[in-house]
Amino acid sequence: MTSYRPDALIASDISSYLRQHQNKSLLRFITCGSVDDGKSTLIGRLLYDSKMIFEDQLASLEADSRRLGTQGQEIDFALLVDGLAAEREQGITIDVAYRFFATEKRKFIVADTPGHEQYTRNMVTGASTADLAVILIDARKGVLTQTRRHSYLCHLLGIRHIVLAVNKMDLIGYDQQAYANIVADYAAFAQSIGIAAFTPIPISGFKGDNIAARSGAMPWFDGPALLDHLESVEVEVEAARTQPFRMPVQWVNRPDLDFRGFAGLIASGSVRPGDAVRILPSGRTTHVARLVALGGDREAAGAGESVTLTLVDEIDCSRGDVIAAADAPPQAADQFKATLVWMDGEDLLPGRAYWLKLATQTVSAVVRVPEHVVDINTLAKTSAKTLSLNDIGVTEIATDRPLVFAPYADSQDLGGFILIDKATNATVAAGMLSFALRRAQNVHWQATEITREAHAAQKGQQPRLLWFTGLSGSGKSTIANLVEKKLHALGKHSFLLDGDNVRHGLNRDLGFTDADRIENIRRVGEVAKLMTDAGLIVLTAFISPFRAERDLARSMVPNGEFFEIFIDTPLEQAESRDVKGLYKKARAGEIAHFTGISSPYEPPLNPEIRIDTTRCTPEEAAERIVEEIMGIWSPVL
Ligand SMILES: Nc1ncnc2c1ncn2[C@@H]1O[C@H](COP(=O)(O)OS(=O)(=O)O)[C@@H](OP(=O)(O)O)[C@H]1O
Ligand SMILES: Nc1ncnc2c1ncn2[C@@H]1O[C@H](COP(=O)(O)OP(=O)(O)O)[C@@H](O)[C@H]1O
Repeated sequence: MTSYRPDALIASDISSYLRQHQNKSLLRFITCGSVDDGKSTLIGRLLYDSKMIFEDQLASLEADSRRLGTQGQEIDFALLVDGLAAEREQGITIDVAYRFFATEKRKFIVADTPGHEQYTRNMVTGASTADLAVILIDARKGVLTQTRRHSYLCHLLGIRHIVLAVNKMDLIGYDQQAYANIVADYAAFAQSIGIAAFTPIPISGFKGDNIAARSGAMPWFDGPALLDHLESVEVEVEAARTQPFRMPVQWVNRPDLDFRGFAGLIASGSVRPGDAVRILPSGRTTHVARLVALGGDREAAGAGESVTLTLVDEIDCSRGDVIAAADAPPQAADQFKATLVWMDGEDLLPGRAYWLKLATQTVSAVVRVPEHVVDINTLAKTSAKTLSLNDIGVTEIATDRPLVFAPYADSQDLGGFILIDKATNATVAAGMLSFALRRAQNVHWQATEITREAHAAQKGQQPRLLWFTGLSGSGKSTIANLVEKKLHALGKHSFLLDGDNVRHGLNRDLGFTDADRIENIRRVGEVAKLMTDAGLIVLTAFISPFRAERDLARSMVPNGEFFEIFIDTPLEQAESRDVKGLYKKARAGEIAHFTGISSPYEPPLNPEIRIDTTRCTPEEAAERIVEEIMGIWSPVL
């Protein structure tokens, strides 16, 4: 790097400075390594050498360095990066810190990610948007478990450019042989996990060797200095322009009746007015009419740019759809093989529905029991029933609607996704789609000639799903039975699903762990839905302790058909009834995961009907339910 002084140009000609700046390409990179490998020092050095530190920051850095005395009287560059007070106290970096700097050739955003084991999650966050990773190694220590773990994650997340920065060369006397040994060691490991190439550079972040310029201390090294490499490496956005055009639609811009524009960020390829495009998942084709960006109409735009397209034909296209090159469209599917990095303190619940966000699409998705979990220290695959914090697992995912996607290896934009807990809104996992399962494409909805309306009409009734929920012994079965008798007497066609006819048959394989209960209720929901399709009034009497699965069942039938009936009996009351003697056993520790005692019950927040069994008889409760679902209002019991 030459001695570039942005401040001089800013002072003399601000507009030409800004112009220059705007046309520069952007490289996003991350630094990873173990706790003391010198990441923060290296980033501080890069910022310092590129002169992007503001003077007041520099003054306080010098003062801090002297006060803390971490590096004698010299500037401690790590202090520039370790912004958080807690980090300074612990001497470790605990979250992802993003820094911006620029040289005359390029702009950079660097994510400094934590080194210790439990922070895989932060590292994944930093790595998911990076074009390049600088893997730091302490020359005195060589390739460590951490080095292997970070390299594996970087490769998994699709980072194509890896720099192996062998740091602290000054502390080993700039020893060429020691450096060569480390590079050879790393090369063997890199090959074993499929990293095709990497760029090794011997450096000293502290002394500045091979950072901004080639170091005189290592004349035997004939590669580039780190900054030269960062300035010249070709980034994915540039490469992405040569791929087929894809733009996930972020929103539909309709300021007046004459203009209907589809706005989004171009994920790959380029586009011009007149190009043939296909809208996915519908598959309809049309042509681009206009291309509008900040500043007016454009003749062309490419990957990384935000634009608004108008189409020649009035075609249905909304947020979440993808506009793609007509002759090379991406696929759409609803079942996938994927790799997940679990990032939440609560374990994965296989069978539970999570929100899955991919590009601008949000769908409901169910994750199956993982096929295996990868131990990233040994790369061994072990079997597992769930995923815990920082686990990396391979699993199948089913979505409730087709997703337009590309394998992550081909497109991070259309293959990378996150999972969100529907109740807490927390991001629980980051994932990468590998491929669509063939069976998703081969199973087609069979168009049935006798519709659900026809079934219901023949029975002369509206289908209903009466979903009873409550603790064991709350009175679900008793009341549901009475309701069904009354419906029968009224000439209605009904069916009662409860533990007796389901847990002994269809769900014989399930116990009472959270995962088993989720699967129990999911299956009951599916069966109940089919029965409502047949025109029946279906009653279900299961504890169904989790809101998420009750909501899932609700979402399976048309609006207005689902009645959540909360049999609200306090635990003390249910326990005192103890019809089957189960509470006594549970209290004695003879039954594990017993609802209300050692397993949670999440009461409904907004049930259609709430029955307080301490204030009415089963007969009265049943009477009220029948009146309410038949549309006759009666006073609250
Ligand atoms: N650990 C544990 N926890 C709760 N209940 C248990 C357990 N073990 C057996 N039982 C008996 O199983 C009945 C509950 O089954 P469900 O299918 O309704 O449960 S769930 O909805 O899957 O949670 C429940 O029946 P009800 O009393 O009719 O609710 C119990 O009799
Ligand atoms: N008001 C009431 N509503 C429902 N059940 C009641 C009521 N009062 C007493 N009970 C008794 O409580 C028990 C509830 O058992 P059950 O219906 O099997 O519950 P669940 O199906 O929820 O486990 C029955 O023995 C029933 O007679």
